[in-house]
Amino acid sequence: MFSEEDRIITSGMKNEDVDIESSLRPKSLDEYLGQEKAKEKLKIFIEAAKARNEQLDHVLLYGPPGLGKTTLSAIIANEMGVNIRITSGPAIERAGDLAAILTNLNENDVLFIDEIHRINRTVEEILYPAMEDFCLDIIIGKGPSARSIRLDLPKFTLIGATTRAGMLTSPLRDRFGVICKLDLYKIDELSSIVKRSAKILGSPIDENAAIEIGRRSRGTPRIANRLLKRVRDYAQVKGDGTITSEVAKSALELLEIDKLGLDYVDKKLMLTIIKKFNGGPVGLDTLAAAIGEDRNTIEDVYEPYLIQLGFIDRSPRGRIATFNAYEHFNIPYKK
Ligand SMILES: Nc1ncnc2c1ncn2[C@@H]1O[C@H](COP(=O)(O)OP(=O)(O)OP(=O)(O)O)[C@@H](O)[C@H]1O
Ligand SMILES: [Mg+2]
Repeated sequence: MFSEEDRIITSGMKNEDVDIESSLRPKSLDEYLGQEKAKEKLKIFIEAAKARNEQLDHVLLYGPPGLGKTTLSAIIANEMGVNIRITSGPAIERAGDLAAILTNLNENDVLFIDEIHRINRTVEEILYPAMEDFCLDIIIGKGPSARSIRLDLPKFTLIGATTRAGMLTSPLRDRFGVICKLDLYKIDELSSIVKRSAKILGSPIDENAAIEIGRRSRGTPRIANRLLKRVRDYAQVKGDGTITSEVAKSALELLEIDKLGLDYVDKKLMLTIIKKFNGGPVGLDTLAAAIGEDRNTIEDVYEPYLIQLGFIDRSPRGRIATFNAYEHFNIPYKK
C-alpha cells in the first residue's frame, strides 16, 4: 500500500532532500546542535591533534539513521582543516578499490566510510594495517615467486558510520580510538534545529510551532527538516508564509502525523504487540513476521524511538508493550 518513499517520516534520504540538505547542513561544531557528549569529546581530541600537528585518531560514529553522522564527519574534517573523501561500505567492492582510495589521500585527510558494517571481508582485512600502521601489504606475482611488499600510506583519519556498533567485527571496532554514540535528539534540541533551518529557508516561525514540529520528529533532525519543509509549503499556500503554531498543527494533521510523530508502521507494530500478542513478550523475529517488516529495520529504525517514548520494553523473552503505549492508543491496560 505505502512504500518507504511515501513515508514522510522516513529517516532515509529522499531525492528532494539533496539540494536543500546541503544548505541546512551545519558546517562547524558550534552550529551542530545537541549531541553534547559527542561534541565535547570530539572538541578535545580535535584540539589536541591540531596542536600536535597530527591526524585525528580514527572515529566510529554510531546511532539510528538521520541523526547527523555524515554531517558530523564533514564538520570534523572542516574543524581539522583537512579534506574529506566520502565512500560507503557497499561501494568498496574489491580490495583494489580501497587501495586506490587510500593511496590518493593527503596527509591528515579524513576518509569517511558510511555503513561501514557492510564492508566485505577482504576489503576489511586491508583496513587493519592501513588503520594501525598506515601501510598496505600488496602481494605481487603468483606461486613460489610471489612476494609481498609494504606500501606506506599518508597518515589519515578513518571515520566510520554505522547504525549499530554491534554489527562490526571486533578487530575492526578495536581499531577506532574514538567511539561516539549519537542519541535521539530531545524536543528542545529539535526545535532549535527547526528554528535554525527556518531562518536559512527565510520562513518566519513561532516558538510554539518549532516545538510542535520538534515533538513530531521522532528525535531525528532529518525528519525535523522534512516536516518543516512541508509545513512551510502549507503556510505559504494557506496563509502569509508565517509558520504559526495553528498553521503547524493543521499542516501536521493533514500529513497524518500524530502528536508524537508516530506513523502507520509504528502504530501497526504497537497494536500488533498489544492485540495479537496480548502485550508481549514477543520475540523480534515473530514480531517482524507478523507486521511484514525486516527485523533489522525494526531494531534500527522503529524501535529506538518507541523505546525512548517508553512504549516498548526489551526483555530477555521479547518485546513488551508498556502502560504508556496502552494509554496512548486508548486501550485499557490489563496486566
Ligand atoms: N546536530 C544537528 N544540528 C543541525 N542540523 C542537523 C544536525 N544533525 C543533522 N542535521 C540535519 O539533518 C540532516 C541529516 O543529517 P545526516 O545526513 O548527517 O544524517 P546521518 O546520521 O548521516 O544519516 P544516515 O545515517 O541516514 O546517513 C542534515 O541535512 C542536517 O541538516
Ligand atoms: Mg548519512
